[in-house]
Amino acid sequence: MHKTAIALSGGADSLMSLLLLRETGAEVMGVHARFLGADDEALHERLRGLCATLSVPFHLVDLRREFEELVIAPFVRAYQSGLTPNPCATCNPAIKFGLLLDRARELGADRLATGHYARLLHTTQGPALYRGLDADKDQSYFLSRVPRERFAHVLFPLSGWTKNAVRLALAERGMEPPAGRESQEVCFISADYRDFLRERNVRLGGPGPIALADGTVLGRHAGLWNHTLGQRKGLGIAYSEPLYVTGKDFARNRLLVGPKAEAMSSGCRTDIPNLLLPPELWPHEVLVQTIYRQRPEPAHVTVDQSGMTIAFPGPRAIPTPGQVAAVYSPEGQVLAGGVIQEAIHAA
Ligand SMILES: Nc1ncnc2c1ncn2[C@@H]1O[C@H](COP(=O)(O)OP(=O)(O)OP(=O)(O)O)[C@@H](O)[C@H]1O
Repeated sequence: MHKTAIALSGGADSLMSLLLLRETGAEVMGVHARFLGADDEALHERLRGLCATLSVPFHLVDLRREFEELVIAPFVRAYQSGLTPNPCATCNPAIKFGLLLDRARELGADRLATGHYARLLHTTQGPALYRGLDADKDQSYFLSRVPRERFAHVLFPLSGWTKNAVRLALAERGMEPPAGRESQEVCFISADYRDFLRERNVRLGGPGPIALADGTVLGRHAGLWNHTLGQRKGLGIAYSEPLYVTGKDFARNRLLVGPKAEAMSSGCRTDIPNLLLPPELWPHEVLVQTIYRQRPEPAHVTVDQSGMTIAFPGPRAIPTPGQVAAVYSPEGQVLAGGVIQEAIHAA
């Protein structure tokens, strides 16, 4: 029989996953990873108590050093080099389905379950990752960088659930999440990434000019890292038409802005993608999503030795370097995930 470790965050989704696994009679153990420096003894005690009540063994796994090294440090470095990073897409391959899965296996489990909203099919050709049933909560985008072979040891008990159904099912069982609150968008950022960077005294570029493509200076920015390609709000400039961030000129510390037509892109280039299905097996038509909570759109994707080239059939809002480009089949299967290196401006 399988021995399943359930990754418990303290939130509702992993709690529900634990209950579902218990209800199927599976042999289960709870694992909670410490990611952050700040100790949360009270949460650990609540998780321990919850597992004891359910007669499930509980293990606390200390991954603070690794999380700092593999998630937080690259996140900070990415901002320093002008990218807008996606830490969850880094954490999933390196930590949750990397080191945490390894630790769970060392503790005797043969697979790791998490409360992610995504679906895994175990086919004769290996595991296939699909979008979760709840379109609003689907987290497959963040999982697109996890190496395919890792999914052979993974289970998503909530694959057929909606968030609402989870809330109702927990209420019916009289259960409250041990952490007592909904989890934050990025677990180590309580409010704004800018505050996080400031609190850590990260050295970032200082103020500089905001300019149009022809060099006309329209105002000042407070540091290029505060801005994202394609951004419209928060520029603080009055102009005859809405202005968008069209580029960052690092050599001159200039934020380049322009009208909407200049903020359109015909595609992007990524780093070497994580392939969840070999490209020769991809369907003819694929869809690409370049940021979380975006409707994926058809695109032409080619994979070569150094990355993916994604060509949109028509101009689209500029993709953000540092974010993930996830390639999907029309049926919602995740085919690949690459980190966007540069946007290709529409001609
Ligand atoms: N500190 C942690 N230790 C162990 N597993 C974790 C931890 N944080 C998150 N996870 C796992 O990753 C899953 C997805 O985490 P995410 O932070 O995206 O929160 P979520 O989707 O709101 O889930 P939850 O409601 O369980 O917190 C969780 O359901 C849980 O299985």
